[in-house]
Amino acid sequence: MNPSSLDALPYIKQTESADGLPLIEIDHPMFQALLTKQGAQLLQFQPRGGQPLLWMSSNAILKPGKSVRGGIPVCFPWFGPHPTQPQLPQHGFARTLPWRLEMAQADAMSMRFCFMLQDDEQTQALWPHRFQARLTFAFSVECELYFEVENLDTQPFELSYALHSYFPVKQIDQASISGLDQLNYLDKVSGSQRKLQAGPVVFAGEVDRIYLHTEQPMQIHEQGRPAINIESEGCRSTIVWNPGAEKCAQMADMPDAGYQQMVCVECGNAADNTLQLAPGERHRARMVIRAAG
Ligand SMILES: O=P(O)(O)OC[C@H]1O[C@@H](O)[C@H](O)[C@@H](O)[C@@H]1O
Repeated sequence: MNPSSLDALPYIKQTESADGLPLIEIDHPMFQALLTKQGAQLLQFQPRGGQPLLWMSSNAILKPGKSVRGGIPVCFPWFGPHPTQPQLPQHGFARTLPWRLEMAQADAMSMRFCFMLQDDEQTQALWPHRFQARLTFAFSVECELYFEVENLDTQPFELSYALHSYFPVKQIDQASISGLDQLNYLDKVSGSQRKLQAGPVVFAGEVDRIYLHTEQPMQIHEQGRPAINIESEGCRSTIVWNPGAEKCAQMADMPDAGYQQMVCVECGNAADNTLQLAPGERHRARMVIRAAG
């Protein structure tokens, strides 16, 4: 797709952050959104007449080569620290590299954007595999993501990933997440101990967990009322993260009290759900975010 076709698309404005990150601002009759080709990252999404469905830090750094704190960064081709080489970047390289815009379409009800990342010398130096990854957004009053990875190599490879979505909450200690009851999780706050979830997930301090073998719908509740629905297919892990007061205060790209207004509920495949792709094999996943009620 050549850039002029993006120029011809209605509802969008191509801009740049003060630090030079290219941005796609979308103002559509059904929704408003902000995208960047870096990491194929959705930064903001708000259905027209509704509340924002994603959170972005007021201290986020919008600079080429830096990961942006908010929206939906894509952690790929590994989630968290690299399994054997801790010196490699946390959460892989996909979130800080520019993806190629392959397709953009608009009509009066919806818009679609497809971004592609393919191996090159830079990615092979970090991860010696040939691959193609695609992230397609379908926006209407809800936000739908399709993630696809194909092994273009002659050898199988392992990968883990997460669609690292940041959601807004009014007050974290009055928020909860349903849909994970009776599932096992790895508790990263206590040295990755394996635990069993009982009831909804609630927040009193730092929470950093990888829920395993998940695939059922989830809901973020605010003061007991449903606020945001999250559904996924093909994502067998759910990561729930809130840094809590102490860790948040150490993060340069989050205001000290920022942890009170956000929660990450990330759909992907990590830890026990790490994937193996044979040559020519494709993995496909889908995630949908919508306002509840
Ligand atoms: O600061 P980063 O690299 O964006 O990571 C943020 C958090 O991302 C979460 O997904 C991880 O489970 C946490 O351990 C991590 O701290």
